[in-house]
Amino acid sequence: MDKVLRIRDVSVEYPGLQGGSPVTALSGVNLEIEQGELVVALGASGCGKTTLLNLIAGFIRPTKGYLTLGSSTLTGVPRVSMGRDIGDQILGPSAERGVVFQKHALFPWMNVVENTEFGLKLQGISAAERREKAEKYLALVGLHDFHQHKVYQLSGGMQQRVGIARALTNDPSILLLDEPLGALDALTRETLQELLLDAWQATSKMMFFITHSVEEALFMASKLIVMSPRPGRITHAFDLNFNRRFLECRDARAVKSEPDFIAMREKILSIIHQDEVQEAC
Ligand SMILES: Nc1ncnc2c1ncn2[C@@H]1O[C@H](COP(=O)(O)OP(=O)(O)OP(=O)(O)O)[C@@H](O)[C@H]1O
Repeated sequence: MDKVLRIRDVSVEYPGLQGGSPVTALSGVNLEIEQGELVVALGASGCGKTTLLNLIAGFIRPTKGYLTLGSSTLTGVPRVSMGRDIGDQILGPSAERGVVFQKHALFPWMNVVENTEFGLKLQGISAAERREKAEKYLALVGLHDFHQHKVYQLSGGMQQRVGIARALTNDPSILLLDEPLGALDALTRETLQELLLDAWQATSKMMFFITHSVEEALFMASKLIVMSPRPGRITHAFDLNFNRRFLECRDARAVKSEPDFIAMREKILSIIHQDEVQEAC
């Protein structure tokens, strides 16, 4: 059965640092991510994008509200939240939610295939089964010929491909990507955008993707959420299909130069610019 991730009226407050006032990183956030949806979060620095990803991953808990994935409560305020008793069902981080960070978190002493199958090894999956799965996802990210390479023998883009293959090999319900392409050069970045869209289409995973690039957000998203800071919240949501257009025509430059793509880019830039002006006032 298809799973839905539901985020209900979630707020996160961090204690003030060095005696300062507490920071409301998120306030009253509601979001649904359906099977096969690629949600991209965009917004000025400090608007709570990573906090939202960390909540979904189970790394932190909300101060208010709760999150569910299918029939499981991922995380919430202990015992009773929003009138629901959820205390015994709360799940922390799990293989069900795969995370890819901007800087890869690969083990330098392992080769590519050992890194990729590592999560399955922890789960006690047999050597033959985990090798088969790792090889399938390494092929999906175009790394068939690099199984025995060490991490330091790979370029930055190839290291990120291994990180993506490793996350997919665990077969998570949702893949969480925190600026995964932010540290790459422009050409490699575009190649990996396409690769991620191919992986999304091939696996029908839910994906939650953070970026600072408006063009990347428009190109990748089936749903784009724009967030604003102080307090962090979702101010706009758009359903988009530029990713589907690319998957049909395979010409990213053509999609990114279509008039409606450019018009949308200007609209989003003006929303973000307004936020930055208000921040500065
Ligand atoms: N552990 C923490 N303790 C205190 N404040 C924090 C903590 N983590 C984040 N914050 C604050 O919460 C707010 C939201 O931070 P968050 O990192 O989620 O934003 P972001 O949109 O991901 O930012 P960026 O785009 O710069 O990565 C910011 O004001 C940040 O300073």
